[in-house]
Amino acid sequence: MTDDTPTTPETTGDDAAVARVLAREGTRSAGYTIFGASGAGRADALQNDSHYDDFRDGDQFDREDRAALRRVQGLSTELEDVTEVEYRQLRLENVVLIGTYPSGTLTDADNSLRELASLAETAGARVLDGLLQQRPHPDPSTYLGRGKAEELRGIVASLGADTVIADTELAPSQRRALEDVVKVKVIDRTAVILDIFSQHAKSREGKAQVELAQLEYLLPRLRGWGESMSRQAGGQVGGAGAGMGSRGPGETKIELDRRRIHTRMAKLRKQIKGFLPAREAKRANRTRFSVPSVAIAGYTNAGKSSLLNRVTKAGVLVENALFATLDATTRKYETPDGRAYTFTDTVGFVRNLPHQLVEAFRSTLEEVGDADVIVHVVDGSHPDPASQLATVRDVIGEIDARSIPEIVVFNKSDLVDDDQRLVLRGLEPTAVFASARTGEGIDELLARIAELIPAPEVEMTLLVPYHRGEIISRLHVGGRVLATEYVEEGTRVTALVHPHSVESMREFEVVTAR
Ligand SMILES: Nc1nc2c(ncn2[C@@H]2O[C@H](COP(=O)(O)OP(=O)(O)OP(=O)(O)O)[C@@H](O)[C@H]2O)c(=O)[nH]1
Ligand SMILES: [Mg+2]
Repeated sequence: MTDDTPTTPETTGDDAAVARVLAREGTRSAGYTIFGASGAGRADALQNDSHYDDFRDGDQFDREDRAALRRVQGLSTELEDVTEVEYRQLRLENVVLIGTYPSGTLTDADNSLRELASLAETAGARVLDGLLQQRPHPDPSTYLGRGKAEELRGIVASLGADTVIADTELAPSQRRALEDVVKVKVIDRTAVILDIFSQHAKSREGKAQVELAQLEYLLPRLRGWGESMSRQAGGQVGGAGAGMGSRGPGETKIELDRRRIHTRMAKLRKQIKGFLPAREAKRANRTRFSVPSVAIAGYTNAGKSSLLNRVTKAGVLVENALFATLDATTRKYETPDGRAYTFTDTVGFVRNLPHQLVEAFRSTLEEVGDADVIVHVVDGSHPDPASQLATVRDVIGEIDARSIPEIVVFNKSDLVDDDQRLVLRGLEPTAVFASARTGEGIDELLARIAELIPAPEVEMTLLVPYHRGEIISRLHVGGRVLATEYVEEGTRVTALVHPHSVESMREFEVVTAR
């Protein structure tokens, strides 16, 4: 369903190109354009994926599913209009990005806008241009200053863009005011991230969480949404709201929608609570079996899934897109000396994560918070790895996981030159340089993991009745079996057991030596 035909601005004809260049003239002094007029430079924050095909083994077909439209389920048709129009329209649109920055922070704003471009592309939009305005604070009423907003309108018109995305979370009133000036739809970074999450969520829990986050975001914006909606829905405005003293077109509908949204949100919250016991049981199970766990955490697009695939052939979807992974995938693996552990791929982090989505991250965060070792993957080829490190560490700190041993991996080292290596070394002297693509550093990473995961070290001799075969399996998986003997009462085993599962094995312990 996706229109993949690469249409660059040049194809829109010479007139448009001229108009565009002229329109741009004015912005030079005022603003700062990131993406080249040719379209060639746009959002090349994402690199080409083509050599990576050998790591795909079927999950890539998800992608087509994702590109298809996704409905918010269980809502009335009316309401589907509201949410769908807004979120669906985001895709396949021609967008112009805007941002503001206080003086001295241009590089940061530049990186952030590039990231927004990647986000927009991931959501399915085509980025035509990006503009930054320097000002101490965003304008409280129109985000960009009034004059710049007017200029933006000219740029948008000359490019034929239909959407503007602001690199921030706009107040509902700001969004409306700016929309009134530029005359095309205005959305913000939060809406884009929510859109990506709603396209990518796969598990039932993930879907419910993302839908809840969307509705939370939507609720205070409903009035404005209604307005742009009626424009898009093609002329519900007018007729109904004509009478004097009437509440205006769409207003009643909005009230109705508001109530429906509340009801739906309550239902979703209940549903999400319902997932908790299953998740906890899974966790308890893992602790009981004492299999040490390693969580791969890191900024989005750092190459977490690629690393998991490289190590375990897990076949997790790898995509040159942000938030390709939204559900944790766990695979078993073994240290070189044969100790089993689990390897879990998690959702990537991003700066300015919409607060509505923090809940949606919770299960992934638990995964990280419970781990015995955190493999913190950083894209070594990224222009600002330090801030990626900091963003992820903040989150790790928030979930009290700072005491968990962490191995920092600078991935994509195939793209990192010697100078950059020195810089990275300076940031993190003990980091492992690795490449999921070439395999560099993978053995070193695995050796580090083996050093850090807790070893089974308590020697116990147990007598396990024959009908309790699962205990023997547990010893094989989580511990190290040294000797086995079959006697009349059951299996007599001598094994090394993890310190934290000694208690659960007590009942089988052979206390007195025979
Ligand atoms: N050159 C190079 N590219 C890599 C390497 N590892 C991953 N990539 C590319 O980086 C992109 C992101 O990889 P993923 O494994 O999907 O990243 P992720 O961290 O799981 O991303 P999300 O799940 O979206 O948060 C893909 O285009 C990969 O092909 C590497 O070692 N070298
Ligand atoms: Mg991933």
